[in-house]
Amino acid sequence: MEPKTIKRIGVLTSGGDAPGMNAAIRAVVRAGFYYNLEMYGIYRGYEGMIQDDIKKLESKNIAHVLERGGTFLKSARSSEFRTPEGRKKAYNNLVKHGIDALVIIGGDGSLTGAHLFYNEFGIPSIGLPGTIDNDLAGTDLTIGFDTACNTAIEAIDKIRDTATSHDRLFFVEVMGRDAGFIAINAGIGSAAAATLIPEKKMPIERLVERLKARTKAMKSSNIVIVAEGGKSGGAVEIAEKIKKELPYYDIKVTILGHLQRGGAPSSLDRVLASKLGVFAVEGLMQGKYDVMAGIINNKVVFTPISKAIVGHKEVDEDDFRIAKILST
Ligand SMILES: Nc1ncnc2c1ncn2[C@@H]1O[C@H](COP(=O)(O)OP(=O)(O)O)[C@@H](O)[C@H]1O
Ligand SMILES: O=P(O)(O)OC[C@H]1O[C@](O)(COP(=O)(O)O)[C@@H](O)[C@@H]1O
Ligand SMILES: [Mg+2]
Repeated sequence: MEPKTIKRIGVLTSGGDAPGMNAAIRAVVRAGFYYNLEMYGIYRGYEGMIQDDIKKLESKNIAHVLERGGTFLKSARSSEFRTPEGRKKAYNNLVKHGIDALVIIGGDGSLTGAHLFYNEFGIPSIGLPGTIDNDLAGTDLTIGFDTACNTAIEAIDKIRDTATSHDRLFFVEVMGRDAGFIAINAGIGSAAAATLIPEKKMPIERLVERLKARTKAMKSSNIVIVAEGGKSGGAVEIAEKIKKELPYYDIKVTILGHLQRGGAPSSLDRVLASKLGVFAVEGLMQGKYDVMAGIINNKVVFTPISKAIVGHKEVDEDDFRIAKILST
């Protein structure tokens, strides 16, 4: 597409926050300043766009944010943005501030909204994958996924200590409403006895067999990772079923929950967010619209948003197989 002249870029974070979002905002704003653009922060995602929570950003706004978790622009889930009236209000506010391009940092939902908004109003926009879930196509990794996995693994290591001391069976629930990426990584990275993910149903009988085999093999601790919303149920539900089948086990459940969304971003997330932020601004200047900047084989690539959000990104079959081999 023939590039439009861009003077003012608005940047926002939307959906579930993710460690590294601040690093991404900072890179977008720094790159904007480098190219002599004016930069605007749209607070609270699409909700702030609708409610005109929009402010000009200065260099001082992005000082010392790279290393901080969360998002200083704040994030939100906006039901009003799902309506044509809500999106029109949002567009009018952008016009009011003279914002002529957008960088949207968020997950599959946020990018779905971005795609719709671009098609309705044609405002040049680029998406960045910001979600701990890693459930976007067009990128090997999303911003925040690596930190969330590190947090989960660190927590599971601690659970392992006490599980071993008491010969207990733990069910640890990790995040990922519809995506098992954190679960499978945490399972491999923490030597789990089994990993249950939303994408694949593991019959309870198979889990029972696995645990019995491990008892025979005199394993000193057993940790089963369960992705929230998994097909076989959450950690509490599975633990109850297993208790009936294997009453001799001393069973405990830990739900890691939102702690997986916080904390300082890992080096990988900082670098990923920084690279993608710069490419987003350069992409807009080159006329790359309605695309998502992602990383594939360590190179930044632009993928049409329609392709990045389409269908369901599958957990790698090899990862699933590896988790299974290493847990027997
Ligand atoms: N189909 C859609 N149409 C318009 N806006 C959408 C759509 N899906 C999501 N959004 C917007 O994106 C926001 C964030 O989406 P959500 O799925 O909650 O998080 P994430 O972007 O992290 O996946 C929603 O609250 C809504 O404002
Ligand atoms: O913040 P909430 O509303 O509790 O949502 C929890 C969900 O958000 C996530 O942490 C991140 O998902 P999104 O990035 O798609 O928002 C999921 O792993 C989890 O299922
Ligand atoms: Mg999502």
